[in-house]
Amino acid sequence: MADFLKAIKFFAHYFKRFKLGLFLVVVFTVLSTYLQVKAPVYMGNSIQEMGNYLFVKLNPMTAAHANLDKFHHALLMMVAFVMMMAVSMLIMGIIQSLISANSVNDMRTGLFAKLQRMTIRYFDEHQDGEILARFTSDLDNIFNAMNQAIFQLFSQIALMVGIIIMMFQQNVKMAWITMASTPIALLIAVLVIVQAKKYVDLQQSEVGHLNGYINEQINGERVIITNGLQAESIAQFTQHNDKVRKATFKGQVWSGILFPLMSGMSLINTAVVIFFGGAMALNGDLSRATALGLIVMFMSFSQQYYQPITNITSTYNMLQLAITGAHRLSEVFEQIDEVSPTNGHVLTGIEKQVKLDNVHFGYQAEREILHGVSVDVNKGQMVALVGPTGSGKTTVMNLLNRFYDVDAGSVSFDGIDVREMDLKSLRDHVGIVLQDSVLFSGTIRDNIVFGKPNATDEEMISAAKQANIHEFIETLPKGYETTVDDENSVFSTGQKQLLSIARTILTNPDLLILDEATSNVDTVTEAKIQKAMEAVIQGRTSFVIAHRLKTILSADKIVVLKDGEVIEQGNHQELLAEKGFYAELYTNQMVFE
Ligand SMILES: Nc1ncnc2c1ncn2[C@@H]1O[C@H](COP(=O)(O)OP(=O)(O)OP(=O)(O)O)[C@@H](O)[C@H]1O
Repeated sequence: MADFLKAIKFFAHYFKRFKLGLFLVVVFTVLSTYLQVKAPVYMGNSIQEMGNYLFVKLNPMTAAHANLDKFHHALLMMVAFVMMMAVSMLIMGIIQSLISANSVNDMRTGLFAKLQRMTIRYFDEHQDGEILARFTSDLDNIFNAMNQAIFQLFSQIALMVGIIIMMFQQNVKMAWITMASTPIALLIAVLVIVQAKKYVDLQQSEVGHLNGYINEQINGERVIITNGLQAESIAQFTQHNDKVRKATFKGQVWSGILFPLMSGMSLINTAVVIFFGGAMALNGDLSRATALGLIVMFMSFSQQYYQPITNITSTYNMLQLAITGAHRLSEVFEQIDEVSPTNGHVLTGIEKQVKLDNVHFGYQAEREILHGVSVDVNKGQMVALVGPTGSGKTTVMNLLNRFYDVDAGSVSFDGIDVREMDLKSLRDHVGIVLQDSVLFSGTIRDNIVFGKPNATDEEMISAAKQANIHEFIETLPKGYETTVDDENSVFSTGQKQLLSIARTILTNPDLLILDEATSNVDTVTEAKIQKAMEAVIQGRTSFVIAHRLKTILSADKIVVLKDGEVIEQGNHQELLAEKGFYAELYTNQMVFE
C-alpha cells in the first residue's frame, strides 16, 4: 500500500505539467465511453426496426405500408456513433502518447540531474548496474505501463460504469442477468492475480540476482580467465538463469491464463443473455422484434461488460511493475542533495595552510575509520600520506574535498572550515588525480581540456608536456584528435594517469590531491609518472598518497597513518632516524626494488 501511495504521488508530480492534456483525456474518455455504450443501443434498435419491417412486409394486409426509414435511421446512427467513437479514441490515444513520452522524458532528465546533485556517498554505496537500472528497466516499465495500462485503467473503469448505467436504462431484468456472473469473474480474477503476482515478484527478484551475477562476472572477467574458471562461471550462470526461466514461465502462465478465462466467461455470459432474451420472447413478455433487438443489444453489452475486467486484469503485471519502478525512482529522488551553505565563504585561493584538526570520521556511524587525525600543510608544500592498506589515506582525501563531512574536528583552508565554504569554489580550487583515472568518451583533446574547455592549444600541449604524455600522443596517427575509445589506442593505466595529470595541470588547482597509480605500471611509465608528479607538485600545495616511497623522498612532510591514526610525522630523514614504522616500511621496500 505504501508503494502504491508513493507511486500515486510520483505520477501526480510528473503529470502536473500536463493539466490541459489530462483534462482532454478525461473529456475524451467520457465522450468515447458514451459513444461506445450507446452504439449497441442503435445496433439493437436497427435489428428491432428490421424485425418490425419484416412483420409488416410479410403480412399481405399491411405490406403496402412497410418502409425501411426507421431501420436506416437506426443503422446510420449506429455507424455514426462507432465512427465518432473511433475518432475520439484516436485523439485520446495521441494525447496519452504525448503525455507518456513527455513525462517519461521529464523523469529521465530529472533523474540524471538528481544524480549530478547527489553526494559521493550514494555512488559509493550503490553499484553502477543498480543505478543504471533506474534509467533502463524502471523507466521502461513506467513508459510501457503509461502507454498500455495506466490511462486504460481509467477509461476501462469509465466504460464499465457507462455500460452498467446504459444496461439499466434499456432493460433492468436483462441488466441483472448480464451482471449476474460478475462475482465469479472477480473471484477468478483475484485468485489468478494473486498467483501471477507471486511469480512475477519472484521473477523480478531472480532477474535482479542474475543481473548482479553478470555484473560481478564481467568485472571479474580477468580473474576468471586467469584462474581458468570459465566453466564454473557458466555453470553458476546456468543455475541463476534456470531460476529466472522457471519463475518467468510460471508468471507468464498465470498472467496469460486470465485473458482466455475472461473471454470464456464473456462468451458463456453472452449465451446466458441469449437464453434469457429468447425465453422472454417466447413467454410473450416482449414483442418478438423488441426481444430480438434487446438480445442483440445485450449480446454486445455482455461482451463490452467483460472487456474492462479482462483488460484491467491482464495489464495488472504491467501496473505492478510501474508501481515498483515509481517506488524505486522515488527512492532516488528522496536522497539528500549535496549541500552548499547559503552565502558560504568563496574560496579564492590558499594563502597560508590547509589543516585537518583532530578529525574523527566513519562512513557508518557505528564504525569510526579516522580517530583524531591532525595533519597540516603550508602553502606550496607537499605532504605525503603513507600507511598500510585500509589505514585511511583515501578517506583523508575524501574529507579534504568535502566528499564527506567529518563527525568531529575540522578540515579548514586558511582557518575557514570547508563546511562553511561555497562548495563550487572549494572544488574549483582543489584538483584530484585518482588512482584509477577515468577517461570520458571523446578525443584526447576533449579529455585534457575537460576541466577548462576554453583552453588554447598551447595551454593544452604545455600541460601534456608537463605531464610527460605529449611525446606519446604525438606517436598516435591522429595525435590529440585520437578518440579514447578507439580500439587501436587502448591506454594503459599509467598512460591514463598521465592524461589525468595533464587534465589537472590545466585547471591549475591551488590544492592538489594525487593518488598514485599502483598497478599495471611498467618502470618506464612509472618514471614518467614520477616526473609528471614532480612537475605538477612543484610549488603547489599538495597531498600525495604514495605507494612507492621513492616518490616521496623529497616531500616536505610525510604522515604515516595506521588504523586511522597518525603514528609518525616528519620528513624522510627525520622518520628514518626515528627507526619506527616508516623506517621499517622503507627498508622493506628498498629490499624488494
Ligand atoms: N565508501 C566506504 N564505505 C564504507 N567504508 C569504507 C568506504 N571507503 C573505505 N572504507 C573503509 O575505510 C577504511 C579506510 O579505507 P581507505 O580507502 O581510506 O584506506 P587506504 O589507506 O586509502 O587504503 P588503500 O591503500 O588500500 O587505498 C577501510 O577499512 C575501508 O574498508
